[in-house]
Amino acid sequence: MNELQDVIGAIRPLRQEAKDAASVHLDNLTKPPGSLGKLEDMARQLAGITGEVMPDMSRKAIVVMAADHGVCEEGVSAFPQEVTRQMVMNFLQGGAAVNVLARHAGAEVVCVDIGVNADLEHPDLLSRKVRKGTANMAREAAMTREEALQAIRVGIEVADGLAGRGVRVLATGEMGIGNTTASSALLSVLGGIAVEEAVGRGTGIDDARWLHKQEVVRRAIEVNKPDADDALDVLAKVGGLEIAGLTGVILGAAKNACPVVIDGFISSAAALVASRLAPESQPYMIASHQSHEQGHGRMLEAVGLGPMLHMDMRLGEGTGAALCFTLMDAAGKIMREMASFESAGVSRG
Ligand SMILES: O=C(O)c1ccc[n+]([C@@H]2O[C@H](COP(=O)([O-])O)[C@@H](O)[C@H]2O)c1
Ligand SMILES: Cc1cc2nc[nH]c2cc1C
Repeated sequence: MNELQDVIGAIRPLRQEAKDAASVHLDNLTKPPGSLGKLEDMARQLAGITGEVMPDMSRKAIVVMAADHGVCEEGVSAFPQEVTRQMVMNFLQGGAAVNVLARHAGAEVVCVDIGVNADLEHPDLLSRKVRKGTANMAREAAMTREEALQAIRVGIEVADGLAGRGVRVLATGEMGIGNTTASSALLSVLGGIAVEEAVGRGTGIDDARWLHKQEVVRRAIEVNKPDADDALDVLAKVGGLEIAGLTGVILGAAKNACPVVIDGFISSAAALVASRLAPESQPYMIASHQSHEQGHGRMLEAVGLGPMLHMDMRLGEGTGAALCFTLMDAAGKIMREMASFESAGVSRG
């Protein structure tokens, strides 16, 4: 626990003077004050995070954490478990949606095997397997507290490594058949939200399977009795290895004063855990979009975040975060390229 406490202790509050300087700059640009809405909010937040009014955001990475879920044996997903492994190979070949959207946004994709239930090898894969998938949380704890901590540590190390080689913005992405079940359980317990509101349709299950998935989540909570006041306990008992890894990525980003763009429902479950372990990490987060998954709105509310985009996407992988990167670049260009009232000779109101 000491190591995690050290990381949490190293997270600094945002720099108010840089935020104020960004506000002054924005209000001098040729537009009614505040009229660029969330682009202005983002520019201010980025200044507060980095301490610079016009930070260099050119190097960006999406960390895609992949893991399997024992709860799949309960029949909670529309797809078979082997899709996790197959999609990891797709990421590594550059053919998945996140690869396309990351290329579009000028970002790199870093793929991490933190718990896939298969032996995977590829020169570009970060092999950091904590265990081969979680146990079935409907019967027993998904993992031990020590395994959850180990997975968080993996995420912190990945964030440290990227920041160390000059990456300035991080984003979360994931792949794991069954992981909307774990994320829903986390939301229900940590957010105090009824199971029927927290559980959605994931990859696209029908009504009967959706009702069954709710029962599975209820059983997982009943069997494990997670302590809602102990986020690590909840994460270990009803979470997932990729969710724990992403919790570490978020805490690591905050420690390195890097903004971290949060993708969809599962990434937001990691953000919820991170915000409970370290409330000081929350100001470093940017919610890219609100996924179509039921419960994502409540999840973002529980973290205290508002989404940049509503695109009806529900893919995960980091796809929404990749789109948000393009808005971040747009905010940077506004700060750098817009004329001021003075330089353009435009009258103020
Ligand atoms: O990001 C989201 O909001 C999202 C919503 C629904 C599904 N997913 C993706 O679909 C997979 C989990 O769905 P499921 O039905 O197997 O739990 C996992 O690989 C996620 O990346 C992602
Ligand atoms: C094909 C497929 C791709 C995905 N990417 C993220 N989750 C996914 C789930 C499926 C089923």
